[in-house]
This record gives sequence, C-alpha cells and structure tokens, in this order.
Amino acid sequence: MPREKLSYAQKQCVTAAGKLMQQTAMIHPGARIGVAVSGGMDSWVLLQVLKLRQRIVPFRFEIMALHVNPGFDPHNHAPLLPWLRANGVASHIEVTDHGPVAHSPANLRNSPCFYCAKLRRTRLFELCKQYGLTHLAFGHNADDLVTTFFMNLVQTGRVDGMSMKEAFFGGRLTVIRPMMLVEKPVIARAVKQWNLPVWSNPCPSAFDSRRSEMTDEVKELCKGSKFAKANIFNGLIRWQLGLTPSDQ
Ligand SMILES: Nc1ncnc2c1ncn2[C@@H]1O[C@H](COP(=O)(O)OP(=O)(O)OP(=O)(O)O)[C@@H](O)[C@H]1O
Repeated sequence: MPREKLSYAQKQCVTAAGKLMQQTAMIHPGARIGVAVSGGMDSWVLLQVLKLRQRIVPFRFEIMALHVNPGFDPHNHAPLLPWLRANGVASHIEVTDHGPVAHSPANLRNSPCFYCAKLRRTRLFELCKQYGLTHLAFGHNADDLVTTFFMNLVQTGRVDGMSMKEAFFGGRLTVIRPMMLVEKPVIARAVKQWNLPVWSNPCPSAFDSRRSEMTDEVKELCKGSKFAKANIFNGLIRWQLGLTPSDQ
C-alpha cells in the first residue's frame, strides 16, 4: 500500500493513539484486536489509525473489524465492505434485532439506548471469544470521556470516567480505547480527509438520548471560558492515567 502523506489532524490521531497505547502498554506482540466499528466517525478513524499503526509499531499485531448492525437498516454497513477488501482487514459483520427489541415491550425497564448497548456489548464479547481475540477496541474519544464522567456524577452520584484499558474474564480479554486523547473536532477533520464513508444509524433514539443532552450541557458549561474545555479534558485524562498535574 502506498504511504500517503498525513494531514495535521490525521497525524494527531495516529500520534495520540500511539502515545496512549505506549503509555498504558495497551497491546503486546501477537495481540489480536477486535475493532468495534459502528459506522460513526470515531470508530472509522480508530480502524484507520490501527491499520496505520500496524506499520509503525515494532511488533506484529492483528486487527479484525466487528460490526453489529442494530437492525434498523440491514444494509447500511455496505460502505465498510470495499474498505475492508482494499485494506485486507478481516471482519465479522452481523445484522441483529437489537435496536427494534430495545424499543419494544420486551424492554420496559431500561432506556432503549442502555438496553441496545448492553446487547451489543454482550455480542461483541462473544465474538471476541469465538475468534480468539485478545483485545476489543472501542472508538470513544476525549469528548466521550467528559460526557461519561458528568453522566456518572449527575445520574448515579459516582466519580467515574471511562477506562482506557480494562481486563475482562480474568484477563482473557482487554477492552481498550486508543482514541481517548483525541478531541472530536480533530476526529471529524481526519475522517473527512481520509474520505472514510461514515454512515448513520437510523435509530429513533439517536438524537434524544441522555448522552446527547449531557453533551449539550457540557458545551453550555464551557461557554464562558476558552480554557474550560481544555481544562476539563486535561484534568480528566491526567486523573484517568493516574498522573499528578506535575507529571504532564
Ligand atoms: N453497531 C456497532 N457495532 C460495533 N461496534 C459498535 C457499534 N456501535 C457502537 N460501537 C462501538 O462502541 C463505541 C461507542 O459507541 P457509540 O454509540 O458512542 O458510537 P457512535 O457515536 O454511534 O459511533 P462512533 O463512536 O463510531 O463515532 C463506538 O466507537 C464503537 O467502537
């Protein structure tokens, strides 16, 4: 594959993921990473970044794209297929009924988003076991960390973020979030420049979830000061990495 010159935003994505992966010893030689691809911009950039990092990291690791179609449109993941072929990346793509079930009377106790995400996560864990994957990578970025932190605090009274690297099943699987240092606007620029064919999920709850409300509330909180957003990001990232302010 020819090595194309990367734009500033693309470099930021590749470098920040590399820095975090190194700093947290996220993967090891021979790692087999399942990359959870939703079709949204974060996981598209994650997939592209891990593909590029295979050429940079001084040891071999494998990647496999995992897409669990929630079932509102069984064909909308079609743009992923040519990319996988062109880049020689293995995949497992499956169409489920998770979305419709989460919005049906079968789910009266939880919000549709919570229920659907739970079904998806369970399925992704099963797929990791089925394919002997050692890692499962999610596309969460720095903005997701901030939103999750505030949601945990406001809704459940817990001071909790989102782990960058977490062991499951007695260490048989490690969940990783390599894009956690990258802010959404950088990802948005990189996804366009790489021309990655993002698709949307026609879910009836896509725009009215508690998460998108909290994202707006955080924006409102940061409106008064140009440093507020960066301070929140940096503070939370230092805390997640277990660093003190003088470490950075
Ligand atoms: N249908 C799916 N199939 C596989 N992985 C998924 C799916 N939906 C979400 N994920 C994984 O979970 C992460 C967080 O999910 P979330 O619902 O926030 O994604 P999104 O905002 O719709 O898309 P993205 O994070 O890719 O921009 C994604 O980055 C991706 O790694």
